Amino acid sequence: MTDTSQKSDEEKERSEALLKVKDISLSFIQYASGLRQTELKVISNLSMEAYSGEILAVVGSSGSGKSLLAHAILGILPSNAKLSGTMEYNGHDLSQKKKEELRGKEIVLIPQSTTYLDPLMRISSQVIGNVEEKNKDSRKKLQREIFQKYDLKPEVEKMFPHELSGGMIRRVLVSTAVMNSSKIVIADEPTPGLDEKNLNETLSYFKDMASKGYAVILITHDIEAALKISDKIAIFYAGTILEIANTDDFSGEGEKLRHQYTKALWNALPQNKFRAIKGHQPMQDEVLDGCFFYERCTTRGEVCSKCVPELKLFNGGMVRCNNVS
Ligand SMILES: Nc1ncnc2c1ncn2[C@@H]1O[C@H](COP(=O)(O)OP(=O)(O)OP(=O)(O)O)[C@@H](O)[C@H]1O
Ligand code: NI
Repeated sequence: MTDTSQKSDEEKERSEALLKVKDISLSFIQYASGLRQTELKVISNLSMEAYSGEILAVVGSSGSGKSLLAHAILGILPSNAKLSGTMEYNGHDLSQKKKEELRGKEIVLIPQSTTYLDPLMRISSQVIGNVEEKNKDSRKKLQREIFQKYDLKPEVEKMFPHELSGGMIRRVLVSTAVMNSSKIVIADEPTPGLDEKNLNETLSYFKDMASKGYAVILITHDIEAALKISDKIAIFYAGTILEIANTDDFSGEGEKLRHQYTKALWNALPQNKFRAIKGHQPMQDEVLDGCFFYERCTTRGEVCSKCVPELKLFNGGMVRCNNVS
């Protein structure tokens, strides 16, 4: 539980989402043999919202399109990507131009790969960024305060990225987000292979950001980490979202969860006896007419093979399933 999750439903309804992602699809044009073009669909009709002061975790397995979702929000997709759908930021259309204006300022990515840091640039210059001469001193002072808070010693400022450990690099990236007084922080897989102490420490940074009013989007395959700090969890599956649940819904046998896949993920956790689910996610080149979960679903009906269910409101969350009503 976080402070923000104690807001009443009425209060939540009144506060508008800071970021709205509406029905986006993303594909790559690929050239097969000869002049034949194929389209590889990576994200399909995905919608989600991020609120100030809240942590939304986006949980999904490797290759399901999570990083691309982050890159789509930031407007840093590769040139062969085709994006449809709309996004809104603060009530206004979030166009590619607007994304470029906000990127690194109001909307910040803590990237999955630490190679995003410039290898030839000293750490302090990367964190401070390009600033006018007259603002340099105050930015430097702020950077020092933030480094101290994140336990980065003064000598780190003069170092180059290759001289830092993975943990230090992560803290540098968090500092960069804090430096820029951002509104939205997207952290892409910020806790890979961390031990318990480092994991909790890293997660606490995001919790801290949310409590200061940032909208935090935490991308991870680690549902247990997500459950520790998030307010809501979006379950990513084969390039779309099957459910957006409240973190409190993950309890008991998963009775409050809305989608069979989310229940399966919950029951597969060590504390819930590792009950695994059969089958695998559809591949990107498989053509699907119906529900993406069709092959693994035990309650599927005829309609499920033919029509993709919409993401709809259900019991205080969202679910994409024909069988809930
Ligand atoms: N430039 C590209 N051209 C074609 N396909 C791509 C390109 N970039 C990514 N993909 C495909 O899109 C899929 C989704 O990639 P993405 O990096 O978003 O996955 P992810 O969910 O972040 O995975 P992970 O958890 O391993 O980071 C991958 O299967 C990848 O093959
Ligand atoms: Ni990724």
